[in-house]
Amino acid sequence: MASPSYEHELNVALLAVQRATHLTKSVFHQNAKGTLNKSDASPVTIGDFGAQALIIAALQHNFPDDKIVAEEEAKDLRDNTQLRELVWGLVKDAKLDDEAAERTLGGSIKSADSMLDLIDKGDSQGGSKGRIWAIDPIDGTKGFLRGGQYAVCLGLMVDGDVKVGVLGCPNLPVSDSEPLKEGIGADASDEAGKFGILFSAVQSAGAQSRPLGPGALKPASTIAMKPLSNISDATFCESVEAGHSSQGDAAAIAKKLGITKPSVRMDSQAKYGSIARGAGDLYLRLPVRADYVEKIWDHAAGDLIVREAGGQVTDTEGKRLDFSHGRTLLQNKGVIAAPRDVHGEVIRAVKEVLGAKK
Ligand SMILES: Nc1ncnc2c1ncn2[C@@H]1O[C@H](COP(=O)(O)O)[C@@H](OP(=O)(O)O)[C@H]1O
Ligand SMILES: [Mg+2]
Ligand SMILES: [Mg+2]
Ligand SMILES: [Mg+2]
Repeated sequence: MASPSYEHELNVALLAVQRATHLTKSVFHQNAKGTLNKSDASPVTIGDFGAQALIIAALQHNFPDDKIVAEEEAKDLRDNTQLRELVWGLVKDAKLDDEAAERTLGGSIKSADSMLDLIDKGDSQGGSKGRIWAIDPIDGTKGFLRGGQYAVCLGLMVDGDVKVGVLGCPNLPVSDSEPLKEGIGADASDEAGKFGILFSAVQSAGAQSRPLGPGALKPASTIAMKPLSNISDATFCESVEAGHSSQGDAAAIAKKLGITKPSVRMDSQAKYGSIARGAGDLYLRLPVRADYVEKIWDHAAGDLIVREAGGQVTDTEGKRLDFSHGRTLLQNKGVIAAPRDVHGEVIRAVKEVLGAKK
């Protein structure tokens, strides 16, 4: 049997992410973002809840038997009527400016109660069998609140392998050739008619980008990592949040590789999209705490997009990210993404620097 093309899955994923970015952008431009602190002290906003509801509604309409692993849960909204009404106010009006696209997504959500139930459909425990979608409705929530980069992220895994990945990055420049900028304050969405960028990949079919838009999908172009003949010429990106990735270890690794350019700090999986389109070269995510386990929704889409653009993505020991162990990357520590032919060299430097600390 021919391997599936995932054409319908990709189309639904692209439209669902595009619709969700309209909701997040509307929250981004309002002062009251309905921010709550979760039990791990990380923030969540009405944008995160709303985007998750919209994406799950589209997945349920098209693929009712698929499982979903999503970051957020509806409990805080069930307990807080005012917050629920704020989110519902956004969700009920969120739609793409194109009838065919809205039909594909199944149209609007019917009521506030069904919105809560949809949010809670993202509670699958994941695993190594069957079709499982991973959703991060807003990745880089801290960046989103700061006016920096963020991404709406959706990936489809089949038997633990990522087959389709989509990243909506409303605050990245539309042009693939624009150089990397620090994440803070970058806001392409304020330019008239610009909505940011939508990255996507299907396994064995390459990676693409297209401008985010208000309705039907815009035409896409193929993206590829930038050829890098000398590793010392590399630009690397890392988290803005020092609590998410060790900036000291990254600087030591860069020094070992002879890299002299300063790092570009940006929030979210916009880092994966940026190196996949050749706007930067390396992405280093170095554990700050031994006990932190990465979440699958923080990496599924970006991992595939970088690999399909000619890169390699592993953990700090050189192991591929393994999405088959539930909601977290239980078998991995940190992330190192680089063009395929220099990845080994980067891993050697990572091992030397991290090994010397033990
Ligand atoms: N101690 C830690 N180490 C690594 N990642 C962490 C972390 N604490 C939180 N995160 C994750 O870092 C993500 C943001 O990544 P980045 O630093 O690249 O912007 C967060 O996603 P959310 O913003 O979706 O919660 C969160 O899941
Ligand atoms: Mg979060
Ligand atoms: Mg995240
Ligand atoms: Mg998130």
